[in-house]
Amino acid sequence: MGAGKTTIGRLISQSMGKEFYDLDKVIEDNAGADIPWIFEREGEEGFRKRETQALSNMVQSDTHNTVLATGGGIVMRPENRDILQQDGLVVYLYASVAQQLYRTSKSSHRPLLQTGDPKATLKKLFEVRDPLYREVATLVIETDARHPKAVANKVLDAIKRYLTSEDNQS
Ligand SMILES: Nc1ncnc2c1ncn2[C@@H]1O[C@H](COP(=O)(O)OP(=O)(O)O)[C@@H](O)[C@H]1O
Ligand SMILES: O=C(O)C1=C[C@@H](OP(=O)(O)O)[C@@H](O)[C@H](O)C1
Ligand SMILES: [Mg+2]
Repeated sequence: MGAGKTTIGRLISQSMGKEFYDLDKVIEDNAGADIPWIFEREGEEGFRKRETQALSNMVQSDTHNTVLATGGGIVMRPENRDILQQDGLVVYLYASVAQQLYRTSKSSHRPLLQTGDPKATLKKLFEVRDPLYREVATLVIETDARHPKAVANKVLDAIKRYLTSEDNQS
């Protein structure tokens, strides 16, 4: 949370001329309710079910021309990790816990950070999730101390380099 998935995803989709989807927004549109409401009524488990459903629906269609920003918890379910690895070029936007805390501190739409100690929560989630992000990622991009546009350019360059090296190998 706060790594910049929604922000950078939108920027790179514009540069690549691809369609942009944010999975959280897709989940909200499908539910006709926002994420805090879903967590309140259905708990995290209800949200995760909707998230997996939305992700599998998304990859049924042609994803070649799509940039998808997921929510940070997408890697928690093994079936989601399988889908991401099979169907996408996955970019892990790395942000330190300090940056995540700073970037999420101005908004209140992330239910997991609305109770207790957000710093401790982010730290705990990072410990569990960082290895899972690395397991599914094709590319890992560091985002600390970089403006969103600079991060987007770094992602675009890394994708180009990756695709060129793939071409050279085949
Ligand atoms: N590289 C960055 N540097 C500074 N602020 C950023 C950066 N990336 C995102 N932000 C800001 O951090 C906040 C959270 O970004 P967001 O894209 O919603 O993250 P995510 O979708 O990963 O939770 C937004 O206010 C956004 O403008
Ligand atoms: O990390 C998580 O478990 C979550 C991250 C959120 O998305 P962002 O990572 O875009 O904030 C959103 O899916 C939900 O609040 C749960
Ligand atoms: Mg987001």
